Amino acid sequence: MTSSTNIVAGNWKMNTDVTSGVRLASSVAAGAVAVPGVQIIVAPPFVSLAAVRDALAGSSVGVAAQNVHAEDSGAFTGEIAPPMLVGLCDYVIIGHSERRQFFGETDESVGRKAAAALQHGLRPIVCVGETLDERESGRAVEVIRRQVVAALADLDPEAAGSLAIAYEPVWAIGTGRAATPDIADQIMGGAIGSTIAAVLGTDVASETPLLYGGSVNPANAAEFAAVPSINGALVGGASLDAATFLEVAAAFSSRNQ
Ligand SMILES: O=C[C@H](O)COP(=O)(O)O
Repeated sequence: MTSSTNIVAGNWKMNTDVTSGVRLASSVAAGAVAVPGVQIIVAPPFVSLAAVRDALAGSSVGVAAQNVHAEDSGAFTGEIAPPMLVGLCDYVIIGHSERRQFFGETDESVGRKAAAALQHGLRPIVCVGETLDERESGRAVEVIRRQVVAALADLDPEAAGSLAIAYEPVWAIGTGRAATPDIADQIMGGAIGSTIAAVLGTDVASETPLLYGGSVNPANAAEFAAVPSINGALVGGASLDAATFLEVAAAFSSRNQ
């Protein structure tokens, strides 16, 4: 059994300023009315969260932050605490591979961040994914299981129903080389689903939306949407143009209808 929630989230990464972000969000909101059955989310940089939230008021499009700190406050220069995000966004991306690769995030810190976000009513979109070396050496499933176990380790099981997990193989991000639907299904329907079930139970596993990320675009989105274990997409480059992003979202629109 898989989640019936379809989510297509656009991770703008370190792109857009406040003005262009509001313009992009407004265009997404205008088009989202024609894409039923999908929770569309945009994840702008921190500095644009308030303006994007305001631009999206009254629309169905959700807002996500791209990161959060695990502590509520303190001497952590440059960081953003979970309570600061409350009211600005509903979702937060946690453990993106770029955070793991360039900013020293670990399995353990990802788990603490996910738990902290949930404690404040923010819905974590936790990213996991193996590197090319890990895949080619046959360790992909082992790495994904380890990352998922760590991400779930500190979660309040009662709140865990608000979680989503994005499988983003590092070798597919920004490379134009998406995973095949078979590879994504093997990891998402297999390793991720069974690990959530083992840690949090089958009910949570069946309710947790699983998103695929890595070079998703309008040309390949339908192939991923056709896989029952894939409940949506976490889109990078293709989310920076509203029409392109909405085409990806539309591919998931007809599922469960
Ligand atoms: O968060 C999004 C992912 O990193 C995917 O990025 P991409 O669609 O540009 O490959």
